[in-house]
Amino acid sequence: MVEHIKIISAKQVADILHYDELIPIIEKALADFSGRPESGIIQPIRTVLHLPSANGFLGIMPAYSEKDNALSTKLLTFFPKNTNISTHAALIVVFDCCTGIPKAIMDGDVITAQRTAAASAAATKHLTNGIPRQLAILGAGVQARSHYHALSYLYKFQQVKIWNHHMDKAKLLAAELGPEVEAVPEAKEAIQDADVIVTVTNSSVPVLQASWVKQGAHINAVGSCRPDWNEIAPELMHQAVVYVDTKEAAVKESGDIIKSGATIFAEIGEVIAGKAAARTTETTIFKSLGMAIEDTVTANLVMKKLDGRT
Ligand SMILES: NC(=O)C1=CN([C@@H]2O[C@H](COP(=O)(O)OP(=O)(O)OC[C@H]3O[C@@H](n4cnc5c(N)ncnc54)[C@H](O)[C@@H]3O)[C@@H](O)[C@H]2O)C=CC1
Ligand SMILES: O=C(O)C1=NCCCC1
Repeated sequence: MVEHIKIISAKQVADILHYDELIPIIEKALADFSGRPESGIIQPIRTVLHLPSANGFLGIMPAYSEKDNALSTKLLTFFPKNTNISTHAALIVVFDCCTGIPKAIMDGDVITAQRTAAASAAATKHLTNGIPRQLAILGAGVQARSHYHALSYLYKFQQVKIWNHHMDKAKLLAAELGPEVEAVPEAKEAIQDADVIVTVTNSSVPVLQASWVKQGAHINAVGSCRPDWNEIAPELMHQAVVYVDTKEAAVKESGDIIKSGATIFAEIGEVIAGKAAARTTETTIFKSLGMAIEDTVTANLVMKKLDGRT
């Protein structure tokens, strides 16, 4: 059986995935997820095996989409103490829906970077107030880069400010991105004029304070996917209207939700499907935890493109 499995590299995935196709696919997956079980999505909460020695985890993330005929699981590690190598690593195993036979083993790093940014882009599209001109990114790693590209695909930002706890990393990333991108030494300086804010750090304590945020700004809170870690000040979690990708996982995994005791207003998929209000004039937070169905539909797109089916 193993000799029939395709091995798909990070380069192959990166060559295939583009935000013009990915953002709509993720948008639809978010809506379908919130419309389950009728929509044909099956996705249990992921299994997370904590490794105290690494202060990290191994996650197992299966999902099925009946409409897409897509079945896969992602295996993901997070080792925050890694220094010159990536802190996250992922593989996706794709199965045949009819037989259960494995069809492919695919790099999951590129998919994790891009589908997470595509989910934030979809949330921003629905929750931002008017056309955003100023973007702030807290963090300068893999997700900072993918979020810049996904959001810049949707909007032409006049200014993008990046803050990182190690300024040299923020400077390097700013130099790699566009001329409108600047590294700033203080997080507050990045945030003050921002219409859209992205938090993508490995911090276990808040990096974003309520008093810095402009009324009506939209925040994509992407880090702190552990129950005892929070990246957003609890006061801000209470002041803003909070949207999540999955309510079920948010109350189990998100320190931003659990530690603040903030109320979840809706899933972003409910907004996309027109079943919940987009309260765009208020300050909004999209608390992203990442969902297996995002990986499954993205891996399915990669398979279809490699087979010449799209
Ligand atoms: N919601 C979702 O779907 C996903 C969430 N994530 C989360 O997003 C965050 C960023 O992920 P990546 O960019 O892949 O990680 P990365 O390791 O590439 O980048 C993390 C950034 O945080 C900074 N950082 C590390 N420790 C810090 C601290 N104590 N205080 C402030 N900044 C600190 C690093 O210098 C780096 O710029 C992580 O928390 C990760 O677990 C990642 C993938 C998917
Ligand atoms: O891939 C995902 O989903 C992740 N979620 C939480 C943090 C690590 C990656």
